[in-house]
Amino acid sequence: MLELTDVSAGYGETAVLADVSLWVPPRSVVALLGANGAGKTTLLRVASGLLKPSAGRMSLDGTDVTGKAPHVLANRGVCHVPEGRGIFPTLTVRDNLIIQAGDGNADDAVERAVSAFPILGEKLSQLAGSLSGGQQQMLSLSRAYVTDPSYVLLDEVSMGLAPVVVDEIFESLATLAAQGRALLLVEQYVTRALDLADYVYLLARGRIEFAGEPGELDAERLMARYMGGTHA
Ligand SMILES: Nc1ncnc2c1ncn2[C@@H]1O[C@H](COP(=O)(O)OP(=O)(O)OP(=O)(O)O)[C@@H](O)[C@H]1O
Repeated sequence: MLELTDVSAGYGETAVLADVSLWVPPRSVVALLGANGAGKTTLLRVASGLLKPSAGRMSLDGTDVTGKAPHVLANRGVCHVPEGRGIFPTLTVRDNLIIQAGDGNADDAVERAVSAFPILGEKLSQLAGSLSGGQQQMLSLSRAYVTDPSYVLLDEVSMGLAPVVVDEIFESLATLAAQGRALLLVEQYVTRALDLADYVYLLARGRIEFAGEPGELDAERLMARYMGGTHA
């Protein structure tokens, strides 16, 4: 279980998250929804160790990991697929995959990524920046396949992509879930996220406003009130 308890966090004087408690059970899909600026990215940054909480605790499979550095959490099975892709555009696809693998085996990393996204196999020597937007997102998502994580934090991975590519991305999220990885999913495609999710949290102005199962939420009302997102 990835567990945040009474977490507050922000940037300097700016408080963003206030007393946020959230659970991601192993092998579950948890959707984290909320309007622009609600604090979703900030919460994922806390969960991956990129941002230290100003108050509260975080634990991973029963061990306190509050304030631990990103590489410590990564070694314990947390994989963050950040907003804006987090790839190196001036490096080749192969080199990006090798970097994603960290201390792991490079050939194995390439093999796993290519088996998840065959198109990347045809582009290994190309610069990542020369890929289409969808292919760049697949390269970014490869991180979740090459590192064998237990918990994958996904920040708007379908952002700005053509509908047919969004379908592919959601298929790959379903594959990750079927592999038994827990997903914490920040998504603008609310209905799709809810279709995949076991649990949903609604964040409003840095506080959890709703936590429960997707069936307990009225998606239309949710869209109207909080999202301004894409109903697809
Ligand atoms: N580096 C930063 N320094 C100062 N304030 C920040 C920083 N990053 C985000 N914020 C502020 O924190 C608040 C929450 O931002 P955050 O990106 O977590 O929200 P979000 O729910 O992910 O929104 P979006 O859907 O727009 O990405 C916003 O008011 C934002 O302006």
